[in-house]
Amino acid sequence: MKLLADENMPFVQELFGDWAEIVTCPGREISPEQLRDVDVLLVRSITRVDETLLAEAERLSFVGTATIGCDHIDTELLARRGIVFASAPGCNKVAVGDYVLAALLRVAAHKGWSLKDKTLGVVGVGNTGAEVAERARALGMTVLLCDPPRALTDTTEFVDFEQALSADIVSFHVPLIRGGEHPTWHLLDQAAIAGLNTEQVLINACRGDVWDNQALLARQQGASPLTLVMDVWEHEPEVLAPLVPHALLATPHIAGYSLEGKARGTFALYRALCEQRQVSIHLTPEQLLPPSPIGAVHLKEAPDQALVARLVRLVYDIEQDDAAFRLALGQPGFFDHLRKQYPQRRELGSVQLSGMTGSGEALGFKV
Ligand SMILES: NC(=O)C1=CN([C@@H]2O[C@H](COP(=O)(O)OP(=O)(O)OC[C@H]3O[C@@H](n4cnc5c(N)ncnc54)[C@H](O)[C@@H]3O)[C@@H](O)[C@H]2O)C=CC1
Ligand SMILES: O=C(O)C(=O)[C@H](O)COP(=O)(O)O
Repeated sequence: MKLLADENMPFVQELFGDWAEIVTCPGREISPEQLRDVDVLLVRSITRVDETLLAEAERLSFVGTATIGCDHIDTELLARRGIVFASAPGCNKVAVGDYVLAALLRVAAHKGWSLKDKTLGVVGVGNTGAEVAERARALGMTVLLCDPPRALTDTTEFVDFEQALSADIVSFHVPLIRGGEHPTWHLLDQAAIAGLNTEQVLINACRGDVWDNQALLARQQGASPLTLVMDVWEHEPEVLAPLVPHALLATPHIAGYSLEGKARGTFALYRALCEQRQVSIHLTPEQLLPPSPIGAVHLKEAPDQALVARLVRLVYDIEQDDAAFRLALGQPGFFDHLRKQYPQRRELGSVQLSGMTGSGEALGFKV
């Protein structure tokens, strides 16, 4: 069996090495010719799997993406051709929760805000949005949930998009959907942007195309700019460079880049392929991970917002990601380079906290 994987997918050798000939390749360079004799294709979000890529892939029987988002995959084509497809729902939701928590704390420090007096609108309340909502509640924030597709069948209390946009901070966690009843392409469009007031904060850790970046730039260049946290950008790996100085935090699509999240992503594909090939599973995602570099922390007092911020920074320093982004901006290939060279990042849950009452677990730590 020949397996072709994106070179940025960790643990492929450990999981598939015993039963496949493995070839790796940069995700943007996978070509139709390369797929001629490939049985299994494992990609990340940057490889568009469509009619053109699969034109010569006659042996292909399995395609997996080690990501939550699947907007880069023509799933109808795969179904038509009888190619088994697997993705990794929820694999890096905890990392996205860590990222947004770190961002909220940075925003609060910047604005001198006590987060417990603030509201957070969560747009898209699936795996990542729910994770973010839980962290925000643990900080004492009032959380408004917006998810029109879920609201159709679910008894949870939801608000509409307009109400979500009235929150002090609005965080977006929707899949990129271009048509249908609930499209998300440019969900934050010029009209929505115009309705916001200059005190408000927007966070995008889902897909760049969900925000109209040009309209946002126009707003930022005017008299009443917004506070922005941007992990994702329209037209990645290109970035609308003039927008970057207008963002409080700017990062290269790494919200989900914890080591644990990547391990779970590759493992989900391993599990799916094992099922397809009727091979038994002989590992767990945890067995792939090295020990946590921090281990344990004991608190002598109940943490206030400032102490929570210090604790989070100990494990994940979002400002380092932001600084690296600004330093590299404009260099050829900087976006992909930062992602390829991304330092090993562990989740807050890799740290055992003791002496902390109540909210430690909801913030993401192990207590
Ligand atoms: N920046 C990063 O590194 C990462 C980005 N992502 C992106 O985040 C997206 C969301 O991830 P999950 O929460 O795990 O997905 P999910 O599928 O668990 O949840 C998405 C939620 O959005 C809702 N939704 C759909 N259309 C909507 C609309 N028009 N308005 C409001 N809500 C709507 C759905 O009903 C669903 O509940 C992924 O599709 C992916 O594109 C995911 C992981 C990491
Ligand atoms: O899971 C998703 O969806 C994501 O956005 C990934 O975290 C992005 O990682 P890459 O697949 O682009 O490496």
